[in-house]
Amino acid sequence: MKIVLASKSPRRRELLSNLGLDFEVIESNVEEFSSEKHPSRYVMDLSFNKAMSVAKKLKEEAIVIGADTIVVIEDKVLGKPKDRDEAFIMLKNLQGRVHTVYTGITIVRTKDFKYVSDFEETKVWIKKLEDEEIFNYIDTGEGYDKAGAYAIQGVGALIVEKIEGDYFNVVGLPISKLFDILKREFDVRLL
Ligand SMILES: Cc1cn([C@H]2C[C@H](O)[C@@H](COP(=O)(O)OP(=O)(O)OP(=O)(O)O)O2)c(=O)[nH]c1=O
Repeated sequence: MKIVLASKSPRRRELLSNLGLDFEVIESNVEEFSSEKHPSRYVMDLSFNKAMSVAKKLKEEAIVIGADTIVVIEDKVLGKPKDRDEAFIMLKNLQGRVHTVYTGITIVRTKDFKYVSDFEETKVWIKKLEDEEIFNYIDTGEGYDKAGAYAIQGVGALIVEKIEGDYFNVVGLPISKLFDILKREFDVRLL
């Protein structure tokens, strides 16, 4: 069965590639908007929009995977920072505290448009940081296209104290959950 990743995120590509999986990438280009207020429903909704928009364009039979990641701290949703100032505000807010990373995934089968949406949440504790450390971290540049303005898989590893839950969920794709859904709901086996 052909597998399509509806994502422009290089991290998601890499995570799937690491599984030795043969797949194609087709960007969705949907607007990232949802009226859902609850974080888990919000990320599932956006992952649905991404996966479904690509699934509708495909002629051949395929399984399409879409995902969306956000960072939530005390009911405040953090997406990707627009600029240096916003990155600073985000990291200043995250330092010395715990937050939750939500990733929603939706899998669509083009044959009958059967779909399943689910989500994973991981708690991340960021260390107490001096303002200078925050600015130096921002200057690495790696946080700009990441929810919450940090990348746990990069230099951001230095500012993370500990996590509780799936590491890969923080990077952008809860691959273990994805494996379970593909097997249980679509009879697609990665092992
Ligand atoms: C918190 C965190 C997020 N991220 C990334 C995962 C996501 O790619 C990104 C959040 O943006 P998303 O909107 O989830 O994804 P995207 O725009 O990069 O790609 P697409 O919509 O085409 O699938 O932040 C990290 O890489 N490391 C981290 O530690």
